[in-house]
Amino acid sequence: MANPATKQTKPTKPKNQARTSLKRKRDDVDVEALEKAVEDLDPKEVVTDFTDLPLSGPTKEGLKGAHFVTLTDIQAKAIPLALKGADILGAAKTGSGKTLAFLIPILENLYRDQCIGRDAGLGAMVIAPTRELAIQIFEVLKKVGGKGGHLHSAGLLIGGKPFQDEQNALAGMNIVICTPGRMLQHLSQTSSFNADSLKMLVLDEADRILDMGFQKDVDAIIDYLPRERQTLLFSATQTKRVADLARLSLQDPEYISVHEAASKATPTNLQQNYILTPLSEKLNVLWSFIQSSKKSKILVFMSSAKQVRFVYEAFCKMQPGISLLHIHGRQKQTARLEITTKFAAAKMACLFATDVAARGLDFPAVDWVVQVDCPEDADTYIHRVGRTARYNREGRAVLFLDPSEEEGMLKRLEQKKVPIEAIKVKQKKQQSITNQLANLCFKDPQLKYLAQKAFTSYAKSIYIQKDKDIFQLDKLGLEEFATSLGLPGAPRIKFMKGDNAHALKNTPRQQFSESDSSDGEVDGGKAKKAEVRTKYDRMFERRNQDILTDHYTKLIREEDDSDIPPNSNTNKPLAGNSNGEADDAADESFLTVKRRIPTSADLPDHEEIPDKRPKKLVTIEGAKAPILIDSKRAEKRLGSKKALLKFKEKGTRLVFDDDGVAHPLYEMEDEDAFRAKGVPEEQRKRFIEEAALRVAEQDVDDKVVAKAMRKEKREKRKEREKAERDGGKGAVVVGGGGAEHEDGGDAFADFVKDAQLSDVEQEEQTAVEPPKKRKKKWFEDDDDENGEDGGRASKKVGFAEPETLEDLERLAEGLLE
Ligand SMILES: Nc1ncnc2c1ncn2[C@@H]1O[C@H](COP(=O)(O)OP(=O)(O)OP(=O)(O)O)[C@@H](O)[C@H]1O
Repeated sequence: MANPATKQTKPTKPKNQARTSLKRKRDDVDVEALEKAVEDLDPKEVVTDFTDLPLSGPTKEGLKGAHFVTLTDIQAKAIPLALKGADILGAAKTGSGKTLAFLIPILENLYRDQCIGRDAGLGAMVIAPTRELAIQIFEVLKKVGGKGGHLHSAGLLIGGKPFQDEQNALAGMNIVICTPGRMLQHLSQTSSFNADSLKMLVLDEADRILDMGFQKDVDAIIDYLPRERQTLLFSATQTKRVADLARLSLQDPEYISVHEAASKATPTNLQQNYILTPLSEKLNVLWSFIQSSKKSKILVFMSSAKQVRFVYEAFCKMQPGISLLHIHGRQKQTARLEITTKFAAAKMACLFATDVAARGLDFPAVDWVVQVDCPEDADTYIHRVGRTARYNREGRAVLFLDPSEEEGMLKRLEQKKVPIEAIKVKQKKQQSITNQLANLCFKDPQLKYLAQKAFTSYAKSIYIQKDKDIFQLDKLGLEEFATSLGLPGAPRIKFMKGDNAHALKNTPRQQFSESDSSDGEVDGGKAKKAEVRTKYDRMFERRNQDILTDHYTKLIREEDDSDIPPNSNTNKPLAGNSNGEADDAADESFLTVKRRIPTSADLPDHEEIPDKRPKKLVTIEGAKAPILIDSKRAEKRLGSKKALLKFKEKGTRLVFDDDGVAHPLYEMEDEDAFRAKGVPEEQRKRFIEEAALRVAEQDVDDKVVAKAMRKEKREKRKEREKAERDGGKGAVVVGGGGAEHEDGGDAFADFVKDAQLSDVEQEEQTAVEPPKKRKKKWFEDDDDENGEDGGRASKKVGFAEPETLEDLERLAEGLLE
């Protein structure tokens, strides 16, 4: 589908006034002739080609340009009646051309009425349940009507664009294609817009639009429309309920069901099978299927947006070798449009979708429709599989059924004339991805969070199903299902008690799915306000945590459709979005997660879990206090002496006297003995003098040693220099620019030699100047005749030789400290 964004609200205006009036004159003649031809038309007569119908020149041109030549069954039966102004209930299989069956009569009837231009007002309104379908219909209208040269102005009202832009363009529109919510919003808020002159109302996917989900919107829209009008209803699963027809004030509608007598309700070229697989095996089977169908175009249906998001994210990480896409009602409109356009153009791709893509969408050449989650009813099944095998093409559909769903679902399908056969997956093609998913969820808290959400939303979707012959929550292996999603356990779900929950329990899923977020524009604002955000939601929104990256924030927020216009004023019974996607608001109000499996992000807020591990106290010799042992590992640690040291107190150093008696390192002298030695002050002075003397004596010794070492070093150097001067074969001459090798030789050999010589030199160096001795250099340098240590002279600062008694005192105190 092409992107209509640029044109959606722009009425097609005649460019040249003169040309228009000339055309009008020509059309006047044409119109009269057409009126007569339509009057004479016998709807029972079989027409095969479009050229056989009394159609205007522009329509004929448009059909020719789009290469539509022969009519399909539904077109052959519905178009003549609709041209004559009859109300129609049209039912025909998916992909059988219902769109043209109502678009051609719209163009023709408005043409004959000359409903052209601003003054003519709104002539026809087409309501579709999803934005994507409305866009698609608009594209066909442009292809046939616009290219053919019709002058009606047409617009698309689906939301996702500024409300005011639409308001400005609305006044001049003759045909609108819309979703219910947005249309109601304009009818109630755009003063310049009214539908008083409406001649034709069309509901595509009529049963869907008339079901509980859209009930309030549609009833409110009908209140704005004139009772005198032509109404056309189309669907592959048409409603015949009297109540529905009465709501629309249909006058003796013609019921056209071209395939009613057919043995199948689904296209003849569609091969349908089901695979019996426990819920916990579904993802394995899906992965295996995708692996063996990489060269195909596959559409995969699941029950909720959260399922779609999880499977898409997880499978993307696992790189299946086919391009993956995903679509659901909580994405932004631009993203949805981009995805449908991409999938339509792709030859090989796999699109994970909710029922937002189940109805009406005409993706070319889809090879497979896979239903991972059982559809809510046989009608939904029919629409889902109808995305393949369209207009005489072939297609295949596979439904995954849990053993608990098999009997009930097969019964329902049989009642609706859907032929389906069981098949089994080849054992050798089966792959298990459970461990891989567990690994991914373990490493990636975001994915784990999505898995938890997928789990809860799936459980909820089953719980609220009306058809309990098919959907029985207690028969599903939920623990195993959680494991299959990569979760270490099933998140506990609390089903809320109370009136609301009771009411919801028996509510059909449509009720959740009604306010198409595509149309959610009407009530979306309210739904958003009412949305309860849990502490986990807030936690995941925090931006200052490493794991909660922008990617994740994008992931959870981009899904929310933010195209919600201000001043929404229509009530919706429950927050939700199109086609079976209960949204977060419904999620939170209906179900709460009692226990979430903690991720690393959960830890700060997580409740304290009572520690039930056995504990005992062990007393260790030398330890300050008994030690608590609360694990086997801790107990084992006690066997290691090294580990035990940390529990023990530090030992005390002792010194032994000549008699072998131990004393502490610093022992207080007996006071009497101390006093007997003399006055303390004198003792101190005496001690300092003695210490200074010891240091001075030691210093003299050190100087003698140092002098001898320097002498030795000098002599060695002289010897070496002499040897170098004498020269010898193989000796190395070290020059400023590098080594010159007299004997030649290769670089590696030279390197080895150099290294050897360096070693010798180093040895000499070490022998002459042992590092230990260097400390003593403080006092040697004065005698350093050759100034060899000149570079270190600065280090002497602050270490002057003691000359006075005070110097000695200071030095002694320093030593004593
Ligand atoms: N007369 C025709 N000749 C050739 N192709 C046609 C004709 N009418 C419709 N088609 C093609 O058939 C395909 C299905 O048409 P359409 O989408 O109108 O089916 P539908 O009955 O509305 O399906 P669904 O029930 O799924 O909405 C489209 O690709 C359309 O272009």
